[in-house]
Amino acid sequence: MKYYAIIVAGGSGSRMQSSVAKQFLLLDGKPLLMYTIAAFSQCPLNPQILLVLNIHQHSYWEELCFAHNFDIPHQVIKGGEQRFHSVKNGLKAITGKGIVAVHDAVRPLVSSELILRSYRNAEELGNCIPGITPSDSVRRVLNDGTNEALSRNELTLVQTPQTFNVDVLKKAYQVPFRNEFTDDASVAEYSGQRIHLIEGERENIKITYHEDMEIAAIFMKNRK
Ligand SMILES: Nc1ccn([C@@H]2O[C@H](COP(=O)(O)OP(=O)(O)OP(=O)(O)O)[C@@H](O)[C@H]2O)c(=O)n1
Ligand SMILES: C[C@](O)(CO)[C@H](O)COP(=O)(O)O
Repeated sequence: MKYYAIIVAGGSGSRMQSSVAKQFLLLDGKPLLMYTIAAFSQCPLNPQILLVLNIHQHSYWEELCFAHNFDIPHQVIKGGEQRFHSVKNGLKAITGKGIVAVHDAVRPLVSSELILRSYRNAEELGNCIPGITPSDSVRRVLNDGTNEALSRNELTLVQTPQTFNVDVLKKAYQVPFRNEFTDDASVAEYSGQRIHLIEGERENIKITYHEDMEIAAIFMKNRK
């Protein structure tokens, strides 16, 4: 079986509001994207790594790789307007059959254990996505301005890697973009796939706001 990892890093990080896109911010002196790629390269299934980057950042990434002696083999692919289009570009670069994990570049703390478990479960079930139960109470805000409690036991917070049979995900991504496509599972579900959940990891945070960098730095320090 052939394994692939599409690492999507084509975003601009508008919520972070930093001058450098968040995937390049330094964690313990190294761009956080390098930790993400390293996590996949440590997987014993030896996935082929496809990195999706905005075309205007390809040469900057080359410079970073040179400056940090980063030599993990990976193919760089042009990003798209939305995450959806970036994933689609990554999928286009895969010609063979196999299992593909799609992962946010900005989740650098993903463990190799979760990556391996994702590939194994997707191989058996056709797909799988990690989720964790919310620790806060949750409410739904309605259009009329009122709100109501939801049972958090019925909810899961979805992470990446989201892992699929290549052919199934390629077929799912043939539809035009819809706003509700916030991840790969929503695209696959729209095409009729039943999504399988696996246990995610509390440390597998998505770097979105500045304070997430501080949290990530603490987790990283604890791993040393
Ligand atoms: N056109 C896009 C948009 C997002 N992503 C990637 O998808 C992941 C999750 O997206 P998000 O956290 O929203 O990143 P940004 O779009 O960069 O951030 P923001 O929404 O705050 O602008 C990130 O690794 C991001 O680089 C991508 O590959 N292509
Ligand atoms: C894919 C994702 O990380 C799953 O939680 C999430 O949907 C990405 O959302 P974003 O708004 O693009 O950060």
